[in-house]
Amino acid sequence: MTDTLTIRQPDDWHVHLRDGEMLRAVLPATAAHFGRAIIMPNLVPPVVTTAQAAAYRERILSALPPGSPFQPLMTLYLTDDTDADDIIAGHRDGVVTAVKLYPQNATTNSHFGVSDVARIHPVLEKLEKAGVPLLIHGEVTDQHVDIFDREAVFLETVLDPLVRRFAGLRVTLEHVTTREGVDFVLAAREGVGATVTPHHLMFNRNAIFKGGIRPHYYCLPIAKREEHRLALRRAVTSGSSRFFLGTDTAPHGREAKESACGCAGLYVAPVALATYAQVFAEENALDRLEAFASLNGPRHYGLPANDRFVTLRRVSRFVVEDQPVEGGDPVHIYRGGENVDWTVEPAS
Ligand SMILES: NC(=O)N[C@@H](CC(=O)O)C(=O)O
Ligand SMILES: [Zn+2]
Ligand SMILES: [Zn+2]
Repeated sequence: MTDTLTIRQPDDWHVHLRDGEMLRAVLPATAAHFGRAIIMPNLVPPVVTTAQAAAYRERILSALPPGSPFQPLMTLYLTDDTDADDIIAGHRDGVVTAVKLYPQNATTNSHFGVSDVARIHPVLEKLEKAGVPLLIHGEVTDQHVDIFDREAVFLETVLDPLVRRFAGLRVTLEHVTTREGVDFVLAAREGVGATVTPHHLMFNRNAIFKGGIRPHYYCLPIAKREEHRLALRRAVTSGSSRFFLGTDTAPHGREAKESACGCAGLYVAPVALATYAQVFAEENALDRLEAFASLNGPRHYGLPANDRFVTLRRVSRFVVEDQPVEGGDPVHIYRGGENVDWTVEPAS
């Protein structure tokens, strides 16, 4: 059994860092493990212009632990009124890495999202020409569609026509959760990839209801049946370069989660790499972890892999507790109170 593994430093291609005190509380966990991260723009109000992305980037950089080489890669939130020229200028100037499509009301802080993808066709055409990647929360928002089917229906009704219509657009299906999503990505044209979270590899929908309602297992897209979790495990360990690491770490204070209408999102950053390592070890595929965590993402985005390395080490016991937030409610960390059996160390 392998007990240590040194790999090129991973990046996290899907992160919510929030702002203010929450940003200061959660950023160190991401910066400790990852070289770069794609920063989601669903702040309140959302990050919709290049100027806002530049200002948010500065707030992130100033909240970093001194000397940290972590690089935030910024995204803009698409709305019905998005100005494509501003995005393209921001991308050209290196401020904006990608844009994010939230179908309106699909998830946390998405009420300014796009009401109908047809409305942004002219914008997507320009992004395609300018080589700006499109990142997608892939769920339909029609309340008549069962919550467990919203990803699969999105693939058929929105994503498939979109990737065909804009055949040169680089597209990431974020946090894929279904067998249909995996099959879609594997069969899609060049330039279509997907992120997979640690938690969707770990539990199925039963976890949300085990002995009572468990808000710390509630995120969107919601966890699906076991067959889907197994399909995700096969996808990430298959050797396909289409799948890459994106934790979807999405912190909310305990009170906001443990509520009559609890927020969607899990704070996974402190245990993300440990959890991926556990999954790959369980699948006897540790030799494929580096490609998933550190090589496939940069390749999808046309960036070099990181120069530094990290070492993952199997330990007998590592328990995480809540993350305090200055002046605010603490954040429950995914797997808090459980034994976690991998740690991450910087390597030379
Ligand atoms: N994943 C989640 O359940 N929540 C995310 C939003 C998102 O990524 O959909 C959040 O911002 O809290
Ligand atoms: Zn999402
Ligand atoms: Zn997210």
